[in-house]
Amino acid sequence: MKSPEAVTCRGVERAYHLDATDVPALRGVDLVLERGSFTALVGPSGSGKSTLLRLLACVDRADNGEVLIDGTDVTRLSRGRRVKMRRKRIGYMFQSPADNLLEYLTVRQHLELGARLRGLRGYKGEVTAMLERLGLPDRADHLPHQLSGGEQQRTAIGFAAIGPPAVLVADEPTGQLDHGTVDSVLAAFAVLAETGVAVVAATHDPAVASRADQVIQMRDGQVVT
Ligand SMILES: Nc1ncnc2c1ncn2[C@@H]1O[C@H](COP(=O)(O)OP(=O)(O)OP(=O)(O)O)[C@@H](O)[C@H]1O
Repeated sequence: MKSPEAVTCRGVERAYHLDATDVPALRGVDLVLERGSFTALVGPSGSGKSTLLRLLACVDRADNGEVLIDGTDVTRLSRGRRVKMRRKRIGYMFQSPADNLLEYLTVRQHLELGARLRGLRGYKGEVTAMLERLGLPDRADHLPHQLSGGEQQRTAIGFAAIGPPAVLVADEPTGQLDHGTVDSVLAAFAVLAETGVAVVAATHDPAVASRADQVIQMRDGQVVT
């Protein structure tokens, strides 16, 4: 049986090396993301949120400490195995809808591509179920430019979360949306979390934090709550 933790960080440190100086971005971060939970990562600009998300997404590696995803310490994996972990077990979405979607693929084609990249076979049922979950069946055959910003981000959530991955990592996912559409994106995160995915979103938006099961506050590269 799977443990309740999708992600565990212990003593995670990461510094950026600029010329002769080190900029410490993470200074001993401990946290747990449980399966089926939605976590908001908050804190002032420069507190280390994006750096932490990049480690969770396996696009960067910690200098020290452990980052366990599905029980595997990804800091000890070779580059090739980290890439595999990223493809199979991690979903990632950016702030800007334009960075998450391909302009020539419909909503359904995005979900099918996501399923193929994850190595799913016979994914038709899964794609239909994801369209339903995200409230997008009527938009299935539309291209990104025919969608609202909220619909575009929900498509991005579907692309990142079909499979499903262990963790869905989102950096300021509502940063470019107007208030009216933020709610539909937050509802989509909640629905996905119910399917067992650990969702984590860095945010400056109080509306996002208010809908989260867990709020992790960062300051100066450390977790303060
Ligand atoms: N590529 C880089 N090279 C050097 N320093 C960096 C780099 N990326 C981030 N930093 C520094 O690391 C620290 C943490 O930055 P990070 O981007 O993780 O913060 P953040 O909380 O995500 O900020 P924001 O809310 O503005 O996105 C900051 O001091 C930042 O200046």
